[in-house]
Amino acid sequence: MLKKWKKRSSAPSQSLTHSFAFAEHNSPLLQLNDIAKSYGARTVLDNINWSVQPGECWGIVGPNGSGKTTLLQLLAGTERAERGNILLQHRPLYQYSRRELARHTAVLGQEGLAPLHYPVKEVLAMGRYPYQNWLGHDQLETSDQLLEEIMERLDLKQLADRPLDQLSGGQRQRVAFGKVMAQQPKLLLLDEPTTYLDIAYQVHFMEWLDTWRRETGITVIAVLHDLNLAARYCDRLLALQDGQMMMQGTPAQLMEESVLKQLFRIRPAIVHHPDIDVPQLLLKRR
Ligand SMILES: Nc1ncnc2c1ncn2[C@@H]1O[C@H](COP(=O)(O)OP(=O)(O)OP(=O)(O)O)[C@@H](O)[C@H]1O
Repeated sequence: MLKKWKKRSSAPSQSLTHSFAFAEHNSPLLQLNDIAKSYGARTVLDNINWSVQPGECWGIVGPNGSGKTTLLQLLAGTERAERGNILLQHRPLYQYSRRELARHTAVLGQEGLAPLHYPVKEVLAMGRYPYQNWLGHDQLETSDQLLEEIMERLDLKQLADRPLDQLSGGQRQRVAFGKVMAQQPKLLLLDEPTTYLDIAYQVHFMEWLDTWRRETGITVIAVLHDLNLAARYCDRLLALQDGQMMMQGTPAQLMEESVLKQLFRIRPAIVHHPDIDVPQLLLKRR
């Protein structure tokens, strides 16, 4: 059985809280101007104008096929827009080298890592590649300590020597998260990261992410199908519909019956979370 991720109350260590990200306030980390993207004759994103401030946590929501993953791929630099520009810290994204981008942006998808025959600790160490020179020397002298702390935090110590192909999907996702932490990015892009996690792990994952985000000031953009998780953990939501921005705003602004009816063609009941000041959605029968 998977061991639960512990939420630690003690003060975070210095290695984990690399505090690069407290960039100038009101200076966007990301700026998208009039972005359009097509596959063949099909336009899948159009007229995207969006800016993300350092330290924000954004959820991208919308129906299947609305362009959420494509938008993340543009932000990750793995796909290119035909029109418009994306500025990452005021510099066109396409001017960054792959190595520079790897130091800046980490991506975690829903499947985490493929079940390869690599031990967990080696996979975590791969997160340090962008910081190593050609001799394999890490520019961070305390990188071993960083990896130890990540394993400790994510309860991976007992799995350190186990190969990925002997782990469950949920355990592999935890390793993938650890690798992303080792990468010490400024921007984390998540594509439905909780899809294959059971309900308890979904919460553990989001709590963990939330803690790390608050400690480091990292900026997070997550495609999330679960609107309740999105409302609970994101500061702001961007709703896409047919490749266009339908709305951006706080969870309270988006979790409105009229908005959800237009976006997903559902009529949910919106209730208040009993513990925190966020709306939650209950599905009703049609
Ligand atoms: N490589 C590709 N080649 C051609 N069409 C693509 C490609 N990738 C995505 N599309 C199309 O672009 C549109 C948007 O896809 P995308 O995966 O971005 O949507 P999504 O909102 O992430 O969907 P889902 O919620 O189902 O994951 C879809 O119509 C999809 O078929």
